[in-house]
Amino acid sequence: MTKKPVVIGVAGGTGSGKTTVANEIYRNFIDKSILMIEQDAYYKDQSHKTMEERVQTNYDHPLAFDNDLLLNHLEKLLAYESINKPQYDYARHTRAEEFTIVEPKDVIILEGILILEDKRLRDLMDIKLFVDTDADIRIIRRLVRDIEERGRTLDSVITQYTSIVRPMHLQFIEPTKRYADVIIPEGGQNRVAIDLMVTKIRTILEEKEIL
Ligand SMILES: Nc1ncnc2c1ncn2[C@@H]1O[C@H](COP(=O)(O)OP(=O)(O)O)[C@@H](O)[C@H]1O
Ligand SMILES: O=c1ccn([C@@H]2O[C@H](COP(=O)(O)O)[C@@H](O)[C@H]2O)c(=O)[nH]1
Repeated sequence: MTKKPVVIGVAGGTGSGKTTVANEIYRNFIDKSILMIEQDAYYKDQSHKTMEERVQTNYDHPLAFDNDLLLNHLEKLLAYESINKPQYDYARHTRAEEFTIVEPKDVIILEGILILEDKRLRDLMDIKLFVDTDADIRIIRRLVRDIEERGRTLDSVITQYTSIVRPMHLQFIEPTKRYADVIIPEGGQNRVAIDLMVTKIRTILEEKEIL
């Protein structure tokens, strides 16, 4: 059997706990070969746009992402080739000049709001997870995070959430739950779900004769 990495997709709405879940899974494999790819790193480059234009962008629509590049990078990693992963700057709403060199590993965690929306990405995943957290909790988490870490003001978070994030979530993100193999309530605090996932990933690695 040809050796091929295991791909775990972690989807869910903004603030649902995707990153926390992905980090928890990652932590359990730190001794093994594992890497993380954030779909956010593949937001389209907007360096040619003014700041005013960038602020108007709908970042919660499938077309905001360069999924062609993401797909190309995943295919390289699946062939055990390294990639130059883009870096995204949330405060400037565009790609940074620098790239991160990512070496191939046996387990790939792909995390992002719309990773289950694109069939080409879904078809590469061995396990598809959807982190399901109530909208009121998600907006509270996002408010705190975007102000502390992503350079936004209270006003801009509220305006963006009500005019774009919420409607896009209902139109594009929530419906992708149907593609998930497992729905994880409450994200990273859900120890049972994390342990089950880690066990399942180990089983797949054994089946693929990677472990
Ligand atoms: N179960 C939890 N309880 C409390 N805070 C949490 C929990 N899960 C995540 N957070 C916090 O909420 C914020 C968003 O979580 P994160 O995992 O980044 O979500 P996502 O990647 O889905 O946007 C972070 O600041 C994180 O520390
Ligand atoms: O320039 C940007 C790019 C993205 N966003 C918002 O980020 C979230 C996705 O990140 P999570 O970590 O899953 O919350 C998405 O809802 C975008 O609205 C942004 O505000 N600015």
